[in-house]
Amino acid sequence: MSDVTTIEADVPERYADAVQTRLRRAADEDIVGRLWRRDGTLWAPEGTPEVTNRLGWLDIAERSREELADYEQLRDELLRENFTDAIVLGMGGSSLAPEVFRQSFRPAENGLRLHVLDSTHPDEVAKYLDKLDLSKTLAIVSSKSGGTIEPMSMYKAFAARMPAPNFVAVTDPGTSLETLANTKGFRRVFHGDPDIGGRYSALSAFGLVPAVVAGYDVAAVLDGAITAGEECRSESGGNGGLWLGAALGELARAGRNKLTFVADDPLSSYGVWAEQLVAESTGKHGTGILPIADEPLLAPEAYGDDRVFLHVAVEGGGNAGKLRALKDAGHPVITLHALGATDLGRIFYLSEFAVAVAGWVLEINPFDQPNVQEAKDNTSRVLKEGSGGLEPGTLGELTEGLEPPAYYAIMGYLPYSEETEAAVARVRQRLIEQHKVATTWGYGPRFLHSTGQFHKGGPKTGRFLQIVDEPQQDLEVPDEPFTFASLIRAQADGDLETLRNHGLPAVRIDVKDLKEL
Ligand SMILES: O=P(O)(O)OC[C@H]1O[C@](O)(CO)[C@@H](O)[C@@H]1O
Repeated sequence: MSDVTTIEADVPERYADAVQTRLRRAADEDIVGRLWRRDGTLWAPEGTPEVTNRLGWLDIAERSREELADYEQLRDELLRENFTDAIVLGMGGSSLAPEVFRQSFRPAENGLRLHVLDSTHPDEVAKYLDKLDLSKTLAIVSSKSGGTIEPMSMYKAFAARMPAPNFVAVTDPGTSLETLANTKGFRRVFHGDPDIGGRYSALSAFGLVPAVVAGYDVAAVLDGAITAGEECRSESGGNGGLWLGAALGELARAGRNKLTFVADDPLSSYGVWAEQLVAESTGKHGTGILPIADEPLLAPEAYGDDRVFLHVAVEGGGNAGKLRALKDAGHPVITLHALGATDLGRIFYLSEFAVAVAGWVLEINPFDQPNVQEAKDNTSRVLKEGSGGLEPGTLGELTEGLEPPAYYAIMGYLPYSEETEAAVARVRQRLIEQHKVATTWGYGPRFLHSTGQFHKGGPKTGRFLQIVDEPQQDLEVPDEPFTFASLIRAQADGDLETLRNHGLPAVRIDVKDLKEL
């Protein structure tokens, strides 16, 4: 499955011509050669930070192969000691690939049950503290920078209940998390590659330590990524990553900038990982590609002309008929054929390469995230000083004159619940049917590390609905002046303020009012 026939393109002629012109330009400007030579001027002037030192992902799969035995040693040791569960405590690039592995692979007999916690909602944190047998649980504290408030808060809650040998850290060399791990006596520290940014770290220790501990077939995942890497060295035909990046970039330039994922089982969670890759990489300086994950899939006439559909197709997946109708109606549909969970390495790699190429097409640096810091700063300020009372706003502000290319973002600072999922799916379907707009849905604070960058840095076309609740319980964050309930509320307040500071319509409702929408 390594050749480009694994990607099928149904792109109307007017766009296909632009893609061909772009590919010719890529050949003339030696884009593939320069990418592999790590020439940062593809994206930004020489010397710009976060460019040339963000390209370690190009060959990380080969290097990760060398580390597998070490990760396996940890897994075997834990199994011998009768550990049963492992939980990743991390955000964004430090948690989303493990979450996709977890949802895509079947639980393995020779591994621990894997869980991923990427929330500061006290009910969500308490759920894992209560349901796991903590004496037999490994906590994988994952943070590239080692200083992100969410994983460090989660760590403190778990550390108050579990001994140090039940922890390992995954972090870049020399971070404060590494120092903490050594001081406290964590079982192990695994290093990430400092030349890889968070959202490109899936095939490094951040994605792989949890996957190996869970007993998944990581060697096959890496083989797929290595094959995709070979394909992406091709300077002419047959380079799927180059083609995909050129196509997504040109479609976005032509107004088709809502990249709608339709991923068949068992890869249906692909979108939660790809969302961060696409949104944080491209959503900046007023441009970008908005990833749309887990939206109800409707008939062609429901959609505006701002869509492109990316179908991750697994044989026997049930979406083919609906996608055929979309193609026939003239929507661009790109099909990425996949074999199943072990094919994730190839799919991750092609996606990463494509987004790097799309960055060149869109003339932005895909490796920085200039607007993420604002929401973090506002959160810190609210934690220290309070928010001074925020007006909720009125729902009419969000739907007035709502039509493409606008999009409607729903952001829930809530614990996961089937009921909320169903209610949000209903609201999304209605918005698409009534207004033809693209809709996104994300849990806070997870989406702050993903679509949050696009919200503030991308085109100013978003309408934002924030949903909050009163947690059923609160939970201390040991050694901190804030609790989990005050932290998540400060994150919600900080984000609402940041959106409004950008002049964007942002309204808050309580989860109880979701039924009324
Ligand atoms: O791994 P860290 O350093 O905790 O960061 C988590 C996430 O936060 C960001 O830095 C900003 O959202 C992401 O790029 C990253 O994946």
